[in-house]
Formats: sequence, C-alpha cells, structure tokens
Amino acid sequence: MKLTTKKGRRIILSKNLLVEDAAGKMETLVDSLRNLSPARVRSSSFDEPVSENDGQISSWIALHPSALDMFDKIMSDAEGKQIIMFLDYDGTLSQIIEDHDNAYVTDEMREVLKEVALNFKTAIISGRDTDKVQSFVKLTGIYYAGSHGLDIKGPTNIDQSDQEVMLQPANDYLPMIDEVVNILKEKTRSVPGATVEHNKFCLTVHFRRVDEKGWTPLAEQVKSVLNDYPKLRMTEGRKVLELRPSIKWDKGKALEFLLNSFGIEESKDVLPVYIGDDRTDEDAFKVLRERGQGLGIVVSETPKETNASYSLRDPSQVKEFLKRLVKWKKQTLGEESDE
Ligand SMILES: O=P(O)(O)OC[C@H]1O[C@H](O[C@H]2O[C@H](CO)[C@@H](O)[C@H](O)[C@H]2O)[C@H](O)[C@@H](O)[C@@H]1O
Repeated sequence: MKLTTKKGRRIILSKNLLVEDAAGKMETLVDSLRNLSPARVRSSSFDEPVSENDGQISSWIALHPSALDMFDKIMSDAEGKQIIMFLDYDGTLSQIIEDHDNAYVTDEMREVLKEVALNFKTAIISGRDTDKVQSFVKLTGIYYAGSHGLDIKGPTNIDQSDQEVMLQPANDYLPMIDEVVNILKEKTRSVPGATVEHNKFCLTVHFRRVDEKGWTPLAEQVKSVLNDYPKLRMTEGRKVLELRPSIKWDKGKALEFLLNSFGIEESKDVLPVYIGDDRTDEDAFKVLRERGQGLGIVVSETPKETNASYSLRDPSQVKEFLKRLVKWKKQTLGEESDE
C-alpha cells in the first residue's frame, strides 16, 4: 500500500516502512530518521578536513560554502538591500539535546538575537508551538511562526512588547490534534524514552531517547494512527516523526506570507536570509531559490542534500554569523551618518 506525504513524498507500507529521501531514493523510515540527525563529526571540520570523508566534505563545501568564510561577499551582494532575517529554532539557535523541553537558547545567543531584532526585521520559524518558542527566546519585537508556520504572531504596532495573531490557517484542526496527541501518548506509554510533544497545530513524536531497536515498532504505531486520520500528514525531522494538517502550508509558505505582510514581497531591494538545519527548512530554502531572491544557509556538520546556498556548522557558528551581521549593520549606519 502506498501513501503520499509532504509534496508527493511516498511512503510504502511494507515490513520496513519505506520512504522517499530528498533525492528521490527509497530508504527505510528508520534509516531516514538516522540520516536526518547524524552523529556529530568531531574529528574533522569543514575548514580543515582530516577524516576519510574529506573528499565528500570538500565537494559539498564547494557547493555550499561557509557563510562565515563568504561573509564579505554576502554583504557586498546585500549592499543597498533591506535584509530580513528568518531563523529556525532547534538546531539553529539552540543546540540539539536529548530533552526537548529544555532546549533553551544561551544568554549569549539571546543577547545577539536582541541586537539582530533591533537592526533587522526578524522572524523565528519553528515546528514548535509558537508560545513555547517565545517562552524560550523571551524577546519582543520579533515575529514568531510556530507549528511549522501554522501559527504566526507578530508585534503589535501600538506596543512592540505585545503579540497579535497574524495567521492561523489550521484552526479547524485543533480538536483533531488534541485527540491524536492523547491517542499517541497512550499508545507509546510502554515504549521507554518515547515522548509526544503537543505543538498546538501539529505534534511531534520523539525517537531520540528510544533504543534504536524500538524505532521500527514506534514508527509503526505512529503510522497506524496516521491511517485513521487521513486529514493529517507525516513528516520526518531530526529523530522525530511529526503529524500535521495535510493543508498546503509549510515554512516556505510562512516565509512568503511574512514578506507579503511586510509589504515587500515583490521588492527587489529586499534580501531575505533564512537559516535552518532541518528537512522542514528546505521548503523555505526552495522558495528563496525559486524566487531567485535571498539566501538560504543550512546548519549542518555533515554533507546533506539541500536547497541552501551557504552553510554553517552549528549554533555557535550561527551566533558568530549573526554577531558579524549586526556589526556590519552598525558600521554601515555609522558610515551613512558620516556622509
Ligand atoms: O523547526 P524547529 O525549530 O527546528 O523545530 C523542529 C523540532 O525541534 C525540536 O526537536 C528537535 O530538537 C530537540 C531538542 O534539541 C531534540 O531532542 C529532537 O530530537 C529534535 O528533533 C522540537 O522538540 C520539535 O517539537 C520540533 O518540531
């Protein structure tokens, strides 16, 4: 039996639950989860490759150069343009850790983000519940698009510290998501390490703390629930399976909606920059690539299929990039006021 998920990705219900990878090859769902969050590569860096994967890493880096190494070029391309920052949360602003409820940003990252938001229009686009991301980031003056863009809030004009709902295109799904969260919590209760996270308009089943031997049965449990809810679709992330409304909405659409609501969708004088690490961020990279406008920066320690143009290794490099961006902006403003 075949099911179709996100943008035509195929799931074949067989003993091993086959899915189609980003390049169109079939792989087991469990391999897919493993590949989406590979173990950290400690012995080699993209700058100084020393491992046996050197060849692979350097050809990937040639295609997706480091945004830090290319900083001056990126800024010279940005000259005269309004930069708009779009940032993913987990794995981009915060480190990937085992306990998803404790994946806070560091104080240093928060300070940098505060400066970014003061100098550029900034949005954080996450799979998490909007209120949860906001409670982790604790900054005002930022646009927050949680539930993979299904819940978009932004600062009100009157009071920058207040947030108002800008778009919630899947309101009708709320009771269904509540129901499925409860069913999955009950079903997975006996699987050591498995947790189900309610992300308001979608939900996440976490595999990270489950022994790999238990991944296939857990994935089967999720699939069997999905079969009873044809109005939901399944996507994969970093050691997670997620169920969300099967409406045509994703992080790419959220990015376009925000550009539109800023009144600059058509403007050529705008440079949207999107930084993200997960497969769901590819929808946003793809939008930028297809528009031929803006920069996608993938956060990854290992080569992977991506529509992004540049790369950064991890959240600490993201922080470094954001710091340099703020410094560049302040210098530019200083030069302008000297003229
Ligand atoms: O769109 P994002 O902001 O990247 O959110 C995607 C999912 O991120 C979280 O899970 C990931 O981070 C956890 C904490 O580091 C980690 O334990 C998990 O394995 C990762 O997949 C979040 O918990 C999910 O709800 C988000 O959908």
